[in-house]
Amino acid sequence: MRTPFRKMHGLGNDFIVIDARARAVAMSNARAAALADRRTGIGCDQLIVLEPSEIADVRMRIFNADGGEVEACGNASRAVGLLLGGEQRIETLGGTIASSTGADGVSVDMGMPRFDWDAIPLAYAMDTLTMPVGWEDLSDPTAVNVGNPHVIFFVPDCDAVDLARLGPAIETDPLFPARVNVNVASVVGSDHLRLRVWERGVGLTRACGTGACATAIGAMRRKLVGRTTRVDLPGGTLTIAWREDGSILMTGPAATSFEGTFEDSDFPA
Ligand SMILES: N[C@@H](CCC[C@H](N)C(=O)O)C(=O)O
Repeated sequence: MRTPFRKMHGLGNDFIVIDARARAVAMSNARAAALADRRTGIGCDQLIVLEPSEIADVRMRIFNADGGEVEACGNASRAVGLLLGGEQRIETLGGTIASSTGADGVSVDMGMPRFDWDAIPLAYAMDTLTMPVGWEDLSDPTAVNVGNPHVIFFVPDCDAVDLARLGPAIETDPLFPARVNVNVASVVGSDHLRLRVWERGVGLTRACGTGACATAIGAMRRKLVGRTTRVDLPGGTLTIAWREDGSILMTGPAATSFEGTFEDSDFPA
């Protein structure tokens, strides 16, 4: 048997999307990693499986390229919003979020950010607004959970940071028992940030939607920017607003690259 998939992306952060709402598709961590492998599989940053939901319009399962199943993916949320159209409530491990398509692309209500040390999670109690920790020149980060865990370093020039070397060390530091997504950001103006992300379970990506949300919220908590900001990533720009009700609204593009099928026996479940 062959399984249909769609290759999609949000600002170059790319996904294999499998629609398993009508026909169940078994997905193990090993199968996800094999499909995500860019040398021997189809290749992607995240593999997305859409399933029926009992509490929302659709259930979105998210697997990183290393095969690990995770709680949230901002760019894939917009891609799924585009795929399904209109207004959608999307169940994820990190909570139920809401997408709507419009003239500006796809907007997603990503829910409420969390700041408690054990909600990030961190291994022990500390202030998450300005954490008294550092790795070489990266120090005093802030941490935000937007469904998934993020640590954010504000630096004069995020392009000058050797994130390919420091990212994996910070991602796997025992301070972060669930590992962590590592963000380095620079303030351009009161409504403008630049951002690069080392993603947990993937590495450097062209863009990270939850990274943009977490970084914007961290910058807003530190009063570095106002309640709405643009966030420029290597793959393009997102707009992030922290709304009066406390929820995060992310707006930006998503697109389909191509559709295809894979032979099930090539990727055993
Ligand atoms: N690319 C995503 C984030 C995917 C999950 C992340 N790597 C994690 O492990 O939490 C995004 O656009 O948010």
